[in-house]
Amino acid sequence: MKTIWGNELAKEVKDSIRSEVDHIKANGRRLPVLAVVLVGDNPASQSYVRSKANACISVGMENRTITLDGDISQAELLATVRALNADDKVDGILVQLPLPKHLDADSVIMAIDPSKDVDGLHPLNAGNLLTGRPGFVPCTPKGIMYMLKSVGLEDLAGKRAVVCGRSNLVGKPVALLLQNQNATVTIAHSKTPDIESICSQADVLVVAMGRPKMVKASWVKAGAVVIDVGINRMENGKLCGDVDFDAVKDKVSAISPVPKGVGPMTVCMLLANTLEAYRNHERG
Ligand SMILES: Nc1nc2c(c(=O)[nH]1)N[C@@H](CN(C=O)c1ccc(C(=O)N[C@@H](CCC(=O)O)C(=O)O)cc1)CN2
Repeated sequence: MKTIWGNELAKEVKDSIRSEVDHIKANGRRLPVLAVVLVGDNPASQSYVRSKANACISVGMENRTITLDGDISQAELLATVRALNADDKVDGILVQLPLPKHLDADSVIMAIDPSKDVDGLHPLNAGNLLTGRPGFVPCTPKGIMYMLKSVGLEDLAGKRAVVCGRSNLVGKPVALLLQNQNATVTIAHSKTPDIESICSQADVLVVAMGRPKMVKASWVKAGAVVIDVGINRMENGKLCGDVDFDAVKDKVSAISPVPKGVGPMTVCMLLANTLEAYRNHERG
């Protein structure tokens, strides 16, 4: 069994981004800028936003973190996004999710200029992915495809892929990306009957259900490649995925761990998307 270490792959991606940013700097050009909007004081979101800021610094990009009170109005949040849209120096905009319950995330995402939507969540970018056009691909799915490539899985013709989860952030876009690589894809979710037997037929299994250690050995096909997107905090304070790593590790050919699996890939793909937005803006 091979462990797919996202932290090591992320370092590889960041090294290549850093050398491009170094080159930009050496030519005296303006640097790529990522703006991250954090609403409220959710500790997990605060920590993810901090890692995004640190990741920007580590590759030489500029970061602007805009922290807003948890009781901000929808109109104030939309005004913040519109000001970032209008700011020529900002290449990428990301609104950290989830938002407090009184806010409508959909209309906030819709307000982001699609050319700055480095999260790939605006309907224009989602539609581009659906129809096979260029655009921003959401960071976690993009990272998952990089992880699969790292274990030799690029053309997935003849492979059966099962995605557990149907969110706009992970499940739906990763299913499209797998299909674009010729996999035969099934999307399963919390209301799918017999989900265990569907998962057990997968050559590639991507799990994003938010259910700690849900996937046991009987859920996986021998030799499958398993990507665990879940990040769950256990009572002892440690993190675990949606897959029971110890129970399945001897049955699969490769598996991503939690932590140090998909999470770090999400952050480095955000940097990759920001650099892409910067290049597009510079091209005009
Ligand atoms: N606007 C967005 N919001 C959210 C996204 C997103 O892609 N865009 N994804 C998640 C959270 N997320 C990034 O925002 C994220 C989650 C996890 C990690 C990570 O590196 N996790 C570490 C463990 C960290 C810990 O100790 O708690 C790991 O898995 O090794 C990075 C980013 C929801 N919101």
